[in-house]
Amino acid sequence: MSNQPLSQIEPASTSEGLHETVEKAADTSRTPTWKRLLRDPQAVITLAILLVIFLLGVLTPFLTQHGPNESDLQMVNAPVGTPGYPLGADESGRDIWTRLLHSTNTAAISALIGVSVALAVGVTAGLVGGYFGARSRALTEWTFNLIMTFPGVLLLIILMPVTGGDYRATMLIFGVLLAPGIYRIVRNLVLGVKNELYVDAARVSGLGNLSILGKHVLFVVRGPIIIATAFLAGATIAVQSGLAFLGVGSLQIPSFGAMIASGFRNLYIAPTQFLWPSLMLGVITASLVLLGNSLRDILEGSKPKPVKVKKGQQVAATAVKDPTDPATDSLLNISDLGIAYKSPNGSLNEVVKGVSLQIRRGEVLGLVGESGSGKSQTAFATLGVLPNDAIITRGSILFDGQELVGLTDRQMGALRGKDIAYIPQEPMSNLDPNFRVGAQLVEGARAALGISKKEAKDRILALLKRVGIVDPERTFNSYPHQISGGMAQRVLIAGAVASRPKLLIADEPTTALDVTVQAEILDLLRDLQAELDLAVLLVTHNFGVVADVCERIAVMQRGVVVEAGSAVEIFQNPRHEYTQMLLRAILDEDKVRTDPPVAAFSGGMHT
Ligand SMILES: Nc1ncnc2c1ncn2[C@@H]1O[C@H](COP(=O)(O)OP(=O)(O)OP(=O)(O)O)[C@@H](O)[C@H]1O
Repeated sequence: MSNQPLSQIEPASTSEGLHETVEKAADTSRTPTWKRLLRDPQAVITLAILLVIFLLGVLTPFLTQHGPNESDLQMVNAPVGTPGYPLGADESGRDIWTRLLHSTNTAAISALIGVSVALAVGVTAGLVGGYFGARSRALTEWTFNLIMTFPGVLLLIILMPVTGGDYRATMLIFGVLLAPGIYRIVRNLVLGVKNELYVDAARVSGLGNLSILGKHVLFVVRGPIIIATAFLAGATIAVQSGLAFLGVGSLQIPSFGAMIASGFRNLYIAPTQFLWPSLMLGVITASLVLLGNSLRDILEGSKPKPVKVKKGQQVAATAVKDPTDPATDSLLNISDLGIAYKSPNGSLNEVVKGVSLQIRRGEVLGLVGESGSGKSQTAFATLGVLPNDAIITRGSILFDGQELVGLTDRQMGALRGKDIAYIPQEPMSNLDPNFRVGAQLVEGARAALGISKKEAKDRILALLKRVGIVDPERTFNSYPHQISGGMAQRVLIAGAVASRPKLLIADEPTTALDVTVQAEILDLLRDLQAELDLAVLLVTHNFGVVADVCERIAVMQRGVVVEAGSAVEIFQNPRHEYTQMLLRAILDEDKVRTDPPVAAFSGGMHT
């Protein structure tokens, strides 16, 4: 095979298309929050539910003919549908529909007071504690630690004589008790942002502390605050209802808690009395929590969202249909992949710029390049584990005929660990120190293959033996700290191949190991690859490792594949000056080590 001509592998970074696509992606990420909120079905549904419920509360005077505490003894426990009592009446003959609407207002006022106080106290203290010096931080820290030592609900009960049973005063105190949570969120975010260059620039440009806090810093913390607001509102309503359920506070105030308590007493006589307030409370709190989750996805980003690409850029879709295209029999076909991150000024910074790679079944591709060239990002995109703030700006990742870009986490989870396996750089940090090695592998094998515990254990023991562990039973029963780094990598390799994957992604699998173990692990990988006919994407910055195991090589520099081709040709006739420079570096190293470089790679290579 000849080296792919540079014209083909050079990404479209210079073409007009990329520029437009990135601009388009930037536009998407700059879409106003409310517009993104309206595009999220979960957010729209929960918002609509909350709006309808609280609107009913506001319209109470027009929707009921009774007062919340107006009782008619002839109507005690009246059933649902009684004229003038659509949901029936309670044990005191009060209209349940009227009390339900008034309880909605009580819940709304509780949430409003509790959340406002928590935000006012927590955000102010968080900004002060995070932005100003160590002394103000120590003071706020001490105060909030003190607040956190109070037993929340118990304190609210103890303070009843002070609040006089008024739920509004109780919620005000509860707001203060909630403030430490907000304080910590804001303080941590401010600590992270206050040393950013743009904050320094604002300071240098003469802006005062208050302006910087109001403009730059508050902007960064607004997302987490909005998210926390939804959860805090749910918590406040739940606590107010809980207190009312216990009979704490004025009995004159209609509340879900008081209604549930009354319904509970009549559970066997009139079960629906219990049902209505429980249902309403459940719907309100669940909607607030789900809304909070949607807000988190919208404001903090969830899965990387692919940005629609132009028709002409859908290279992969047309390429795989073309029977004359060499990519046709590829197991993995990455085409024109772009990955970007948003910079603080809102623009997109592409770290992978139109990468195209193909790996055939049973083939080993080495992805080489300097640190930061985008190797891991390309591998992570294939595994579907890019960070939440990553944006796939363009391109396609076809695995075994299936498009991976745009798959949900769940859909990706069905492939990961089964058809696509992964070996990490740091084996130790990928094993949980609290569980025995065997238990972790069995869990993974069962999840991937759906087999019994016994079958999984037998399979893992056999694999541990296969990967060269002398006493598999002993390793199986060991905790991670009881085995060496090399052994841990063998264990993870055994775990990775347990599901007979089609593709193995190995990200710098030997970097963290010492030199002699490195060679053994590479031998093992090479043997297993041949035995299982595995396709392997081997990410490394080390040409020596590539020489040892890879059939084909792609060289990356600054987010771009600068050269790709067969290992023999790239080693014998590197075309790109960056590849030549990398090769010169290992040849120089080999001079020092005195082992012949060409023998090292030509002897070990699979062809
Ligand atoms: N969460 C992130 N936010 C912003 N930029 C990121 C993020 N993660 C990675 N990057 C950037 O993406 C670029 C490519 O990173 P990547 O980890 O793919 O490099 P690499 O070639 O694998 O290097 P290494 O061998 O050091 O891991 C780097 O410039 C890095 O700073």
